[in-house]
Amino acid sequence: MSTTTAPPAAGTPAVRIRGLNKTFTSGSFVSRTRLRALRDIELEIGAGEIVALVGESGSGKSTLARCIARLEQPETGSLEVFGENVLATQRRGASRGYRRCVQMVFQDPFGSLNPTHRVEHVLERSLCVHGKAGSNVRARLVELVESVDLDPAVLSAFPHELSGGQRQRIAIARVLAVEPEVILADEPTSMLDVSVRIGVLNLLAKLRDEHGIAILYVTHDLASARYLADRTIVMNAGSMVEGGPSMRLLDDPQHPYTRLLVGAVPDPERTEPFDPDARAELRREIADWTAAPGQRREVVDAATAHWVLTPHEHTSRQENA
Ligand SMILES: Nc1ncnc2c1ncn2[C@@H]1O[C@H](COP(=O)(O)OP(=O)(O)OP(=O)(O)O)[C@@H](O)[C@H]1O
Repeated sequence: MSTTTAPPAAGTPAVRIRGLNKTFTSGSFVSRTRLRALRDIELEIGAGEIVALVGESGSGKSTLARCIARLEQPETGSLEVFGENVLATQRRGASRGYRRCVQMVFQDPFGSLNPTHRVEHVLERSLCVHGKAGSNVRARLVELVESVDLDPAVLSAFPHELSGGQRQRIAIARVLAVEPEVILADEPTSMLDVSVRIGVLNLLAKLRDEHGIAILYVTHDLASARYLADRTIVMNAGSMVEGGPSMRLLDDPQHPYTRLLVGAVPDPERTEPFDPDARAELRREIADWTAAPGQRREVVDAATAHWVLTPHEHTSRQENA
């Protein structure tokens, strides 16, 4: 990250989080409620790696992305970006260097672009704010739209003249204008037609492959996580319950919550529908696992670093069996 004085050592993860917790408090003084949105989060994202965060609505995915973007302040834990513990070194909020380095792509490509400005203005502003305009702004604008596979003619268009897919590409081009090293993509395709989603996913893969950008991909969609992400992490009720290489984890889910999510994905090869009784049984199992004391990450497969959060009781039962 450009805010640090010395370059990070080779192999330093782009993002490393340890023991991060976030609680929201709402209601009045007399009826205050507290919600633990993130519990003991541990996460690493390597440079040039895509990590998908999957889970049902309310599991804490966006809150985690927002904590990394420094839009939310966690109570405890450390957040290192390229080795710099930014919660300690930038206590009052993210520096300009941090905001350049870590960029967010939001779900809504309609709301994220100012409708009164042409695309060229939107992109040029990003370049100027972060001092990236250079001597030939026009050439840089053309390069940017071409890098997201759009025709330079879109530069003179207003956002409402573009399709949803084109707008999301412009939102990504705006992020690229500042040359980020980490992108937090919060459900970037969920508001797009199915037919254009794959193009945006391929674009994210291209950013990883060609620019070495680390990407946290937040999604409900297990199929897209499997398609795009090197690793997938499953979140339930604020906790990370399972993680590993996407294909392996989704082919061999261990935690009952992951099994529930995988079982709910429509599968043309599965002749039987997902049995409601089996689903209810999994929900009971999830409640048992979650309530049991002594949760710890158990390695499922050391070669692929597939792990599952397992209650101590469960591990001992298996070992004694
Ligand atoms: N600003 C806030 N104030 C109070 N509670 C909040 C706030 N932001 C999020 N929450 C709560 O924190 C929990 C996690 O929310 P979050 O948006 O991170 O989940 P999510 O997994 O991203 O869900 P979705 O997929 O629907 O976006 C939810 O119960 C949510 O209601």
